[in-house]
Amino acid sequence: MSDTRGAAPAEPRRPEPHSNGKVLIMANPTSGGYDAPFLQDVRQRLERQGRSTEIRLTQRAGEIGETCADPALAVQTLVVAGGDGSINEALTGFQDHPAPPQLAVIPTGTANVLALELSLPRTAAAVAEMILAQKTKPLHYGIANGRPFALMASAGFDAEVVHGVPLSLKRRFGKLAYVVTAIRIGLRRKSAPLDVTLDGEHFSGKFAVACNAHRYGGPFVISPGGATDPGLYMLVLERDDPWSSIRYTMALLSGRLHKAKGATVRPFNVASIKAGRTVAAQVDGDPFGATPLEIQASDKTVPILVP
Ligand SMILES: Nc1ncnc2c1ncn2[C@@H]1O[C@H](COP(=O)(O)OP(=O)(O)OP(=O)(O)O)[C@@H](O)[C@H]1O
Repeated sequence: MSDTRGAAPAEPRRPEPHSNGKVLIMANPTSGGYDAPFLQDVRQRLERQGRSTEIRLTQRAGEIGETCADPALAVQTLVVAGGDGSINEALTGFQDHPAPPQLAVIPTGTANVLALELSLPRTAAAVAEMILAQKTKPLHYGIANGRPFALMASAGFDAEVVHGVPLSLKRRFGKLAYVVTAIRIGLRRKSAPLDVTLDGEHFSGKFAVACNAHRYGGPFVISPGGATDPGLYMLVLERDDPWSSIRYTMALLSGRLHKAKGATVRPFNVASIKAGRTVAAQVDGDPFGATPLEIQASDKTVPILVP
């Protein structure tokens, strides 16, 4: 796959972020792989190198976003210890921060797709080393109905599964909970045709996903553009009947979904996903209302620490 997208939009001028060396680790203790001793290990390693480090556990959803939006947040590095939903919260908050700090991620979620995308480290020593080394890349992101997404925004079957998966099942069985819910919903659902508009050109299908990252649902590549590349791609699947869904799932698992019959992948600047009736939507693996979706790339980026 070749990357045919245009150059990044110009960054608006913003105040300089803090260079005070402070590290704030915002941890979601309800995320799938939360590990308190691991975080303490990272904190001790950073403090031994003179980096003042605080670990703050969230009490509820929304707290990471509120902290990241607070103009009084005066840290050099904001570390999200959580999954893709928690990272999404940080991006959402950073949109309103005049000088957002660097973002770092300790992947303790269920799927951790952004961590796979960026090959983020998994040991405490390597995480601390990454934070100390200060190597960043610009994390580009998309905006769907005003909400940022680092991975994808979609409408159709996958969003119905994201809306339908019980939290208790997800906590107990992790990714398997999505498979069980997909089978349960897939057997009784009635799909709706989607009208997908990409820079004025119309496509019809049953499932559409706007991709900011290469990967989807795990290590499976569906788009030519990565999260640290500018621009977005849309994947549209023509059908979503049970047989086609099995065929597309097999293609996804073998990394050939973009080449499957009835699959279209296109770069775009501005897109909309509409339907004759409301169709469930999701961003970065969390429920996000329903269609219509208006989607475009953000003109901002967030510096994200990479190994
Ligand atoms: N203390 C908390 N209690 C309940 N929900 C929380 C709390 N802190 C964060 N959340 C919310 O939980 C949602 C899911 O969390 P997160 O993404 O960290 O983990 P996950 O669901 O295990 O992983 P993934 O998103 O990779 O599937 C996030 O959207 C976040 O808003």
